[in-house]
Amino acid sequence: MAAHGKYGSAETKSLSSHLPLYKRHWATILAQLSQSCGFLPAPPYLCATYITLSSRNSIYYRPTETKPLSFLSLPHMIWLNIASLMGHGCSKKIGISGCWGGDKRKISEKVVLRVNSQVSQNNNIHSTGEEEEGEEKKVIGRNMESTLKSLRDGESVLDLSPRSTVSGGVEDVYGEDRATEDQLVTPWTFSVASGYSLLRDPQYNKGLAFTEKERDAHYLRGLLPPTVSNQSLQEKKLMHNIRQYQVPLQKYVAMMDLQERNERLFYKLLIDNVEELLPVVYTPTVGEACQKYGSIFRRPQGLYISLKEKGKILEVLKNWPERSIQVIVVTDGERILGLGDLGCQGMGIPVGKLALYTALGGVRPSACLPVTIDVGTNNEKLLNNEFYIGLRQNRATGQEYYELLHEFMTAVKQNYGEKVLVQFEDFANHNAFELLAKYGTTHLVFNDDIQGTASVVLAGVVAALKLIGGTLPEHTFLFLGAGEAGTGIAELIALEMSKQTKTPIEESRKKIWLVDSKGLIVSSRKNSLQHFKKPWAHEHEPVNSLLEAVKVIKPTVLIGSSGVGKTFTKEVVEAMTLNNDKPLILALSNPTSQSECTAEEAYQWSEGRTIFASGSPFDPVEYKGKVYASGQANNAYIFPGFGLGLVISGAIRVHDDMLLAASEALAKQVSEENYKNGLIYPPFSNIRKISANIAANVAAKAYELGLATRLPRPQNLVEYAESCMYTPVYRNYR
Ligand SMILES: NC(=O)C1=CN([C@@H]2O[C@H](COP(=O)(O)OP(=O)(O)OC[C@H]3O[C@@H](n4cnc5c(N)ncnc54)[C@H](OP(=O)(O)O)[C@@H]3O)[C@@H](O)[C@H]2O)C=CC1
Ligand SMILES: CC(=O)C(=O)O
Repeated sequence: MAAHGKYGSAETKSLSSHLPLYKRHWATILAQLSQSCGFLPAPPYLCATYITLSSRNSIYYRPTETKPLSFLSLPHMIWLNIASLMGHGCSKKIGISGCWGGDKRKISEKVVLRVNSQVSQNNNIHSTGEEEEGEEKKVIGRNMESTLKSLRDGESVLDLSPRSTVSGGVEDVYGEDRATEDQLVTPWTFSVASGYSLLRDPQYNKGLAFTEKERDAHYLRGLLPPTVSNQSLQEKKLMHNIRQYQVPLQKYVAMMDLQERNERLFYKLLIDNVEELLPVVYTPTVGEACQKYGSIFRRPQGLYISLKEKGKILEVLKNWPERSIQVIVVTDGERILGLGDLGCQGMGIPVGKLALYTALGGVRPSACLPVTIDVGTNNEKLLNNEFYIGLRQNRATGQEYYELLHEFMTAVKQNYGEKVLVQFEDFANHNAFELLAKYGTTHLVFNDDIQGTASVVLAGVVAALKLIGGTLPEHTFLFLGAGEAGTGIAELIALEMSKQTKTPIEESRKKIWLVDSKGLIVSSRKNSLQHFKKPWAHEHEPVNSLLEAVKVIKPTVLIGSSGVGKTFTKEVVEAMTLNNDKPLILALSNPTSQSECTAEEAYQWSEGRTIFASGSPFDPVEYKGKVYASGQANNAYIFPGFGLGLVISGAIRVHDDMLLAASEALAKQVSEENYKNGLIYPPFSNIRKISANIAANVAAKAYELGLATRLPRPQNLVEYAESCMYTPVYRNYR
């Protein structure tokens, strides 16, 4: 690049010493550009980009083709150019064009920046009234101009005749007055000289917590009432407000509004009040939110990729404002919790899961991308609902479906590289297993419903052994539900058993039985079974009901993964209690309405003898004067730490042993005190520590398997994981 030879570190240093003069301009502009234009990479890659001026006052961004300009950072370059613009009276509006790689994405018609109007109106840097500063600016302006000449192809801004600022008229009420009713409107217009947009930027907004200094530095005077608050006080107020809502969906909407308004405060609330707010942003409330997504829809969250975007998915990914993505959670909305096909409205799930990635696992929010693939829905109710937000057609299947998914997976790798984690979420099982198998060898993919659930349940079962006795291979398992969750868990338990007993996995599988909607899975059904059920088709007489299966199989552990509520009846729980001193019963189905039984039912029907955990939380239950607090057997314990482990080790593939490593780390976090209370999972209030431990164990496994690319391996992986975690405390602004 031409710039290499021209910009020495000495000059950069001398320029940076002047930064305070212009910091308001470049800092604001930089922040806005990097968030809004989408083609600027986030730090630390900023140094790989430079900007220059065209003869039409456009700023061009060009990524360096081969290596970064290590000695010249983008803030300097932006500052140089802005300084130059201001110093030489360019027009108050600057169109921006951008190109990224070979992909020319001209948006000069769309993005308009208004540079500090006071300075540009004067068209003369000396007339700011600050003689000393003005003098410095002049010098800088000249330095800049000489260096810019080598960067641009055409005319200098110095050669342009200064345009006076036009005020009033159609231009100033652009997109608002009647005269412009039929004109196209540019939704992105930033007033750089005002902090108004900063207040509306969730990533940087602090609301009343902006300090006096920040209010001055960022043009916020008058835009906020005089009081200066702090994050703790804001948190107190918001928690108070949220607690006023009686209806969970109102709390959900309030939290989503907060996320859209002030991201750090949202995460502060979620982290500090995790046990109270998890049921709001996650199961069970997120289920209702998805069902009503069209009606409560305010601002779009995440990226929607529908059949309409076929052939353009790479472009769609480029519309997302962040470039440095580490985790994508993607759904096609076909199996949302136990609620079935919610089509495009399933978006609540990737959004919710990624909020947990940040709050529970410490992956920074800007590195998270929620995606919904909309291939239609077979949910007639939604198709006939006027507020439905998705494609109004039945689901595309077969080749059409797989081609869209393939284009997505290819574009993801092309755009974000090898190490971006794609978490499949709430796909129906007829696609989920196939997608995992297909992309497991070419991408860093993880299916939370199959693998995350398996890992969390194995951890719970291993921890429960302290309470129910015996070793893992000594137990007999019965599942109600033989889909993603059921067969995923069964397979990981069998894997762990066979590692412990050093016997083939086929042997271990014999201790595990599954019931689906047609009854016990037995060998006589083998020919008609889906492929993922076949390994579980053991020799046995057909058994039609769960109750009968409990009676004949005599399981010590009963696991519900059917998505159908109320299926662990009184008779079923009593039969479990008859066979076992302490039965382990896990009702995994979500949301609460689909839970196989409630905590109260489990304790009452087992006369307080069951060790119970459920997918969605239940309040503690009092039975015969004793309080029973049940745990939450939910993959939320696993995926945030698991993903963090992959990210910090730079893993390129997921391996089953990493799931076992995550399980082991989680089980180890259950304390004696937890056991005393009958708990088989640690409380969520410790989740960040738990996630750091899971991440460390997963990363260690990735290094051991040769799947980690981040070298050298950190000595202390727990400390390293903790040091990498996002914190929501406000930062001080220059
Ligand atoms: N707690 C947690 O962390 C997690 C919980 N889940 C929950 O588990 C549930 C199932 O999810 P998933 O496995 O992905 O779903 P799938 O659709 O893949 O599997 C559901 C299974 O349940 C069976 N089933 C349905 N109705 C009945 C019935 N009346 N009696 C017996 N079996 C029945 C189905 O049978 P058939 O094959 O014959 O149709 C199928 O085998 C959901 O509610 C989900 O929310 C899922 C993941 C994680
Ligand atoms: C928790 C979860 O992933 C589910 O219910 O689908």
